[in-house]
Amino acid sequence: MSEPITVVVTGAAGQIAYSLLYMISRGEVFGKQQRINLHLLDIPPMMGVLEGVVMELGDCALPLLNKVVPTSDPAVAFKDAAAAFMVGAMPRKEGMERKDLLSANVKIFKVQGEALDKFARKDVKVLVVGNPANTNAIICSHYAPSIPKENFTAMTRLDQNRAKYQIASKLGLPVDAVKNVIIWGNHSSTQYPDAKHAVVTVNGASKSAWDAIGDAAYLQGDFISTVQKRGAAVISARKMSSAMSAAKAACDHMHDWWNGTPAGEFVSMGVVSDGSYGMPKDIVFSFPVEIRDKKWSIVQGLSIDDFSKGKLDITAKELLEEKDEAMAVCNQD
Ligand SMILES: NC(=O)c1ccc[n+]([C@@H]2O[C@H](COP(=O)([O-])OP(=O)(O)OC[C@H]3O[C@@H](n4cnc5c(N)ncnc54)[C@H](O)[C@@H]3O)[C@@H](O)[C@H]2O)c1
Ligand SMILES: O=C(O)C[C@H](O)C(=O)O
Repeated sequence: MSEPITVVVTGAAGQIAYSLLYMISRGEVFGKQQRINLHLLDIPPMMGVLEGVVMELGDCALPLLNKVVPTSDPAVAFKDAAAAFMVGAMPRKEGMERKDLLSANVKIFKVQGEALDKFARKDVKVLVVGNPANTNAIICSHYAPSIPKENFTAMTRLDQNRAKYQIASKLGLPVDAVKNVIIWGNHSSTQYPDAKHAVVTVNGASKSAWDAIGDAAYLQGDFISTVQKRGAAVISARKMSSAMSAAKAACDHMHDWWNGTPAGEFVSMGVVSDGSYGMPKDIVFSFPVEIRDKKWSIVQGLSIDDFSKGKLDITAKELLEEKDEAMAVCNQD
């Protein structure tokens, strides 16, 4: 067993955290040999609920859980953090777009960015889940200037998992037969789920998912809109936003960041853009990335046709607008 690491989960009394905390504490993210000090942040009115969550974590009798610290103080929560799951934020309700949450949520990420800057390890890995996730992540990074920009990411893994599932079910394959589906851009309804570079394994042989499906109209139509609107579809059915699948995706994202991606495979993460694929710099844009030694790099050289370029430009434009609006909100104080 190695020395315990400090892992922060914000929004710890909420519904995503309720699934996420168990998965992290079981060793599904940082490994079965890694002990964890779990720091749980929520707001003061939720401390009673959080107490119940702490009781349940204890009652799970999880050997990797070294210590659990419930708190409403960001200074306590982010102290020595090696990894932070930034979930705490308001979820949208039916009929809203995720960016409608911007003015309510973005200030949370300003305050928590400042706290990360002061109290976390400089190599802390930050995963922003709370919406609008990409824009919250750029704000969080902006207010934590002593931590490298590369350490701030936003979650589009749920969209990737949704896309993978759509392709697998279209072909009647298990989900692990599908790889390299890409989510470009914003975790919003302008995101571009791209199957052009996806690969499927059928009867032991690898082939292009595009050829295996053989239906360009579907892949450029219903496939894209189903993934773009899946969050809204879950809200409409459940009257609450996705939680179990969001927690699983957060674990997948951090697991791959911590442990690396297999050779020949890439995953999608919202990362601070360096201008790759002609996208604007300094927005958090979802790109295909490969990960080695806990460092991601954007996969280069994928072909982008006119259809894809049009989709990338739409989602980039939305991210630029969101960033401007978020900076204006943060500058109000
Ligand atoms: N990126 C994604 O793919 C994805 C997927 C699902 C949900 N989400 C987003 O994740 C967020 C959380 O969703 P949920 O269903 O768990 O919501 P929830 O309302 O069940 O829980 C949110 C928790 O955050 C807490 N919180 C609010 N302000 C806080 C602050 N300043 N510091 C710490 N905690 C704070 C709340 O008290 C609450 O306990 C929402 O913004 C939702 O839209 C993102
Ligand atoms: O759609 C939402 O508002 C929640 C979440 O971002 C999702 O994709 O399910």
